[in-house]
Amino acid sequence: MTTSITVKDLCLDVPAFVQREREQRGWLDLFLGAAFDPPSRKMVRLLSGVDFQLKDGDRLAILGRNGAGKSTLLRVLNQVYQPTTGSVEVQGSCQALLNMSLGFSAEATVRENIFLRGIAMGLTAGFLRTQVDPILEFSGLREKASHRLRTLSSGQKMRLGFAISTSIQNDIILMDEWVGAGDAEFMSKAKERMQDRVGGSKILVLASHSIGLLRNICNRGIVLEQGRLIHDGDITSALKAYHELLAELRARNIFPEAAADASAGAQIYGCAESLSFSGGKALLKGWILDMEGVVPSSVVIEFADTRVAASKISFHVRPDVVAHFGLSDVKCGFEAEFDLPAGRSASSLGGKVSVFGGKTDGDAEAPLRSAPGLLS
Ligand SMILES: Nc1ncnc2c1ncn2[C@@H]1O[C@H](COP(=O)(O)OP(=O)(O)OP(=O)(O)O)[C@@H](O)[C@H]1O
Repeated sequence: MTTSITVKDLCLDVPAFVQREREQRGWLDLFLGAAFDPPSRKMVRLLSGVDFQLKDGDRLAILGRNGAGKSTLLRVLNQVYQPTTGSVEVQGSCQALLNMSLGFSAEATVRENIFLRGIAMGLTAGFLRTQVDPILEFSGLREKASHRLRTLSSGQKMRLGFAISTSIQNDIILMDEWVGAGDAEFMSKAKERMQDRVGGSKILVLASHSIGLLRNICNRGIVLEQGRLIHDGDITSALKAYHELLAELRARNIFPEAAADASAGAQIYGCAESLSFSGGKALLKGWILDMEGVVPSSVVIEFADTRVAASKISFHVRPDVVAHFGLSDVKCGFEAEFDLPAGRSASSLGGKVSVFGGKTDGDAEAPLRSAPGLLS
């Protein structure tokens, strides 16, 4: 059977309840407002005229700034919302990794929740009986099998949700940000399983703000802006269209919301490509970018017990990186010089070396990838 997703002229309206703004001077105002001025209901359009088609082998990135409609589109693809007009046709088994705790009951036991969630995913009780042991094993919750879900920590619940959601291979995977859950040990297991599941799927739809991740995984991309599809093409052209949109918004002084709330390092990525030491200095070369295609200005090296910010840094154009991420000619390549602490040599600083980027030295917390063997 062929696997495909066909979205035709999709519009989605939902009811929104809006409370009139009133100045509240005291408890009486608050009471009267709540009693006699209920919120009014109006319809808002979340998606408008969205058209695209996916076939076997497509790995689609959904790009867009905060509130553009990415999660809403995923929910429509997952048939949580019915289109108001237009149509969505999904052929093939579909797994949505959108909400890890969907279908859980806090009062049921861990074992019972495997059945509840599994049934909500459309699996049969007979099949689920064969899955209980592997799920308990994978999530590391074997001793908790008869405990109520509400007694589990949030990390344990995430692990359980992840283990159930990824227990079977589906033709289509819908994902809102890359799924990973739990502590470092579980993360590495989770990463491996996600790679397996994505590799085994025929169609992947992934919404994320992580440009590096989308670039690595996806071969197609669409860009949403205010619920409209403004670009559909291969991943390079989609990243280019997205960066152009952000640049245009910046030029019009409309700052993408993501920039305002991004935690310092979360949206910065790059690579440390070469590191050398000479005469009390370290010289580091690489490239760095943030998700909006802007170049952050700070790079920091962390040795075993010492953090050193670059004392000198120069930027240049990197045609390879620019082409890879569909950017215009930004100067994202860097050469940075670091003064090692007085009396310390490279070998005395020793151990594991990490490189971080950020907008300032103080907030340089985003780990940069390192070329193989460079920083160990
Ligand atoms: N049930 C709803 N009722 C009213 N408005 C909604 C509803 N769900 C989403 N919205 C609005 O629709 C818009 C798109 O939301 P959505 O969650 O799809 O954005 P997004 O692109 O996934 O954003 P982010 O990158 O921040 O996750 C937002 O303005 C949001 O407030």
